[in-house]
Amino acid sequence: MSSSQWIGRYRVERRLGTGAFGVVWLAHDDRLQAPVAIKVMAENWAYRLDIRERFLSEARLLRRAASDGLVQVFDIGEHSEDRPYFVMEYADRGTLEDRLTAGPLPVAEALRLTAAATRGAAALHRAGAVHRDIKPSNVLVATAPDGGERVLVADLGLAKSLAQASGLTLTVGSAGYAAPEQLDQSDGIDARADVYSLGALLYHLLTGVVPGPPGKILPPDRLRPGLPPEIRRAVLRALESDRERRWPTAAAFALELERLAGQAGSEAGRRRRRIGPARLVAALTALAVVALGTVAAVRWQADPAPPAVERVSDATGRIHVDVPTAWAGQLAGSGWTPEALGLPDHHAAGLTVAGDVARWPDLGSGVSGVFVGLGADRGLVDRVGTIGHRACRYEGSRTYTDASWRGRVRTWSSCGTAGRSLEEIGLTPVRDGAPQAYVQIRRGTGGDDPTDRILHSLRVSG
Ligand SMILES: Nc1ncnc2c1ncn2[C@@H]1O[C@H](COP(=O)(O)OP(=O)(O)OP(=O)(O)O)[C@@H](O)[C@H]1O
Repeated sequence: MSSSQWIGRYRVERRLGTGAFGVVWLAHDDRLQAPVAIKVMAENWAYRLDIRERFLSEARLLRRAASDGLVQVFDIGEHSEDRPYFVMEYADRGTLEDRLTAGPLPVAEALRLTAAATRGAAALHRAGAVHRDIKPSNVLVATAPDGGERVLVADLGLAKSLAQASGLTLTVGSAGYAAPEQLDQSDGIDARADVYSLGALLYHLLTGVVPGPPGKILPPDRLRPGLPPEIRRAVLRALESDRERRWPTAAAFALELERLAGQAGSEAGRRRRRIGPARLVAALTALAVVALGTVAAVRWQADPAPPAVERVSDATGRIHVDVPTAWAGQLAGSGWTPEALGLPDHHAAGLTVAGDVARWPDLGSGVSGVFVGLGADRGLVDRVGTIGHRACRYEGSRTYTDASWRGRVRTWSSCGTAGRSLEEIGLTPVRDGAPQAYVQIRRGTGGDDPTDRILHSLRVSG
């Protein structure tokens, strides 16, 4: 579909995004003179009458439950080739997923946004429905008439759960967000599954990482030191594996969040302080270095004419990677702690190589180097994809593929020092059963870009 096309009486402007069931378009309602978002079901689903019906029942349900915290639905219809669509209000400020690319949020903001999403979920529950798929990309933000912002829950997992039940390969609820009872549907689910996902949302907004699997969740204050115990308790109660121990309803959780948001808001007024993602990475890398006990200062091959790269290995001999000789001053090779990314692994193979490893934890230090960490947990790449750096400028992402790895390189610049770049890379091995890898590269932006060569040289044995 091109921008000169129409869906019903709506003039299409551009694509806003693509989900599991179709494409969402930004369009214009010329009669009401207002922008709208239109979700059109993909062709490959439209022939399934049952899923099609669920797609439209989502629209009807949102209409029926109508609340300030839910995306408003204005119209439903059918486009060419019998493809159903529904017309919603346009959320002009993106999604909470967009907001997370910059890293964890200020506490008061995280509480306020989650409280508003929880109110939206509570309205659905009053209308007799469970959302089943609350996650940052399904929480939208729109400008309110007074210039403030409205938080809107969208995109229920109704059609998805039917597709999943009929054996299609869709999963409802994302890793870290789905309540345990959603994974084992024998007991049925109720509104408390959404309470779990809302707890996961708050955890993610506060720490910058998705919580670990149910029952193995690192307390949020470990990732965000200084988080008040009351907030930690509220988050962990929502994330209880046993739903009997969670907040009994979304409305009860919302009340507590609103109270905590009020407190945090007034405290923030007195003491403007933000724990940035830089600190998360500092903690992550500090753990890697401190866990070593000693940072081995190693000079490799003092050849008179050193090669442009040095091949370095970690202490277990599993990781081998080429790094530019100019960065290969010191090696800390005895591992890292994936727990710092909310993963269950306590210690895993890893190395940091840099001119001055002791200064590596400081993102603004201007030290060039490479960190490589392995993860036995399959969720490592997902976690790496959630890291953000609010103190830096996000420059975008690209895919990386070679014969051994598939991954995404996300780049930031200006982390306290001009002319520097920071790349966060999650790599999935092409070979089945091999561990995933997390690579961080920091370097100056001028001249040669060695990133692809470094990634290409990375080998993991065992
Ligand atoms: N009302 C809206 N206003 C603005 N943008 C929207 C709106 N609804 C959806 N979008 C954008 O379109 C994208 C796709 O939405 P959609 O609901 O189809 O899928 P999703 O939630 O991203 O993924 P999935 O359906 O696989 O869970 C969203 O991530 C969001 O960026």
